[in-house]
Amino acid sequence: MSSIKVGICQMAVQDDKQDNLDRAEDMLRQAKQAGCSLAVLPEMFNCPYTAELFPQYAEEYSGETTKMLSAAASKYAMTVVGGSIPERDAAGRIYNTSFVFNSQGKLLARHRKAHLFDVDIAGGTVFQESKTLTAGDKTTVVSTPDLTFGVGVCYDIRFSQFARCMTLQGAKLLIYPAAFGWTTGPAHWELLLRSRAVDNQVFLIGAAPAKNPNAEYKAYGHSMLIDPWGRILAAADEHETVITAEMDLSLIDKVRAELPILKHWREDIYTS
Ligand SMILES: NC(=O)CC(=O)C(=O)O
Repeated sequence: MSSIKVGICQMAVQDDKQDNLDRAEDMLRQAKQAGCSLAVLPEMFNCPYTAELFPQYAEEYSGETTKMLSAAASKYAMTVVGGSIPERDAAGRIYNTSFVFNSQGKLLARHRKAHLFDVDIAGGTVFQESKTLTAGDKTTVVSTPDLTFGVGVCYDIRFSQFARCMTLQGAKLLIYPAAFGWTTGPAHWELLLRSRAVDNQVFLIGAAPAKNPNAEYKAYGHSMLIDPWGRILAAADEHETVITAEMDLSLIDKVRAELPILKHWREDIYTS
């Protein structure tokens, strides 16, 4: 299939976990109603984006959140990229994990955020994910009958080699559930999304939470779908919404034939 409709669920994440799950389910329903065959939720969609709170909301697989995601994927016959949640493993470590379900509700993959967001920006965001989280250690590329796509979580988008690696594994779409804030969001969000799409000549989704004025960490919103030429096909502002757009996958081959940067790639000289 060369055309696929995707939905990005920009939900306003609250403190109440059950409310978040209900809201996410409803937004997946809206994406299905709009004709989407793939839908994406934002980073940490079942809990506030606060490092100290991740242990309180963490779940082992399979838990209440992943059960909801699996049930929604099969009920709506859609591929669901379940944003991310705090995932606890058997040893008690917690990861920032994106669970991906196919349209039968079967778990296809889990991506554990590989680059933890530990930053201290003067006059702006201070965040230490490593206080409570452990980093994942691999890239994640998933195939459905219609599409091969890669999944990264938020800060992973700042690492161009990470996106290139997923592209070389065949990803035609890169999906980043994310939660940029109001320090780096206005400065870097659109720039990074469009750059990763253009330098890999792929479609790219950035799925963000809506801004919740009551939250301690205020998300920037502005979820987007970008095409391989760097054009914005759909964009939200900071409010809660489901945005949708059609991806014509044949555009990838066209752009790569006209401007063959992947063929011109000189790995032989990129040594440090
Ligand atoms: N929240 C993140 O992981 C990343 C982010 O906000 C940024 O890179 O800026």
